[in-house]
Amino acid sequence: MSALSPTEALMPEISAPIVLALPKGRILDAVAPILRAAGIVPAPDCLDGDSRRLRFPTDDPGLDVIRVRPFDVATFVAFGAAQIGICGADVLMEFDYPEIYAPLDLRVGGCRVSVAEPADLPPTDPACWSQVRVATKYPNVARRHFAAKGIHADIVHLNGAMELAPNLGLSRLIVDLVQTGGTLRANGLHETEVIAEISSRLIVNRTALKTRPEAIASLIDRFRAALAEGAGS
Ligand SMILES: Nc1ncnc2c1ncn2[C@@H]1O[C@H](COP(=O)(O)OP(=O)(O)OP(=O)(O)O)[C@@H](O)[C@H]1O
Ligand SMILES: O=P(O)(O)OC[C@H]1O[C@H](OP(=O)(O)OP(=O)(O)O)[C@H](O)[C@@H]1O
Repeated sequence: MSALSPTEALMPEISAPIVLALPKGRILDAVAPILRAAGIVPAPDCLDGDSRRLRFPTDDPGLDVIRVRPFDVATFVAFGAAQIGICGADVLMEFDYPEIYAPLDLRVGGCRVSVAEPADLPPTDPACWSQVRVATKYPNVARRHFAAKGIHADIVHLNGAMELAPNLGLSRLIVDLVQTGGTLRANGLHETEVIAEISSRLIVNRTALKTRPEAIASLIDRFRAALAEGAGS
């Protein structure tokens, strides 16, 4: 957590539009039908990957949308810059912000956070390890996972292409997202443990829930109704 605590962050005026933070990339595509079913209609270039705009009006003057990196959605919401957002449970696990409440599983973006290693490594018993080097985009998740087994994880923090690390001698293991397993197989790795099953969540800033209860509760209800109608599944 940085020096500025989310609870100290400036909350917008009550009359300002609610800001919904959406992750650009694959989740945005998966979430578009849910937004539609919830009656949220952002300006057309919001869903267009080529637009350089980051903040978009919607057909509701009380609701704007911002488009940010998937990993940053939780931070925008935790600090109250956005009051509501959508991100993967992997991101919530990594940051573990107490300011975030995650009321709805949107049932899209399904994958898992797993441990993987080179498929051709001779088997060893991790119970014998006191430490292990792990390349990951999820240092906190990885550290907690191995600490629970009494193993110190020596973290190599990467932002992508983790699958290269073991076979280039950067780490013994990786902790990364796996869906089909295709990326692991294509890089000579195999999955050894599933840390958590992942899907995308609707997230809300807890302070906003108290200061703007009607507006936030109504948005949550619209998402809930969209899911009940089968949107996204
Ligand atoms: N292979 C996958 N299958 C299903 N969901 C995935 C997969 N990879 C990632 N996700 C989900 O989608 C979210 C966003 O992942 P995505 O790959 O679009 O962005 P990113 O690589 O984290 O972002 P950036 O491009 O900014 O680094 C993840 O946090 C996770 O919840
Ligand atoms: O099991 P699979 O179906 O192969 O999916 C897993 C891959 O998907 C994600 O990468 P992504 O495609 O998002 O690329 P990035 O990490 O470069 O963003 C993840 O980091 C894995 O590399």
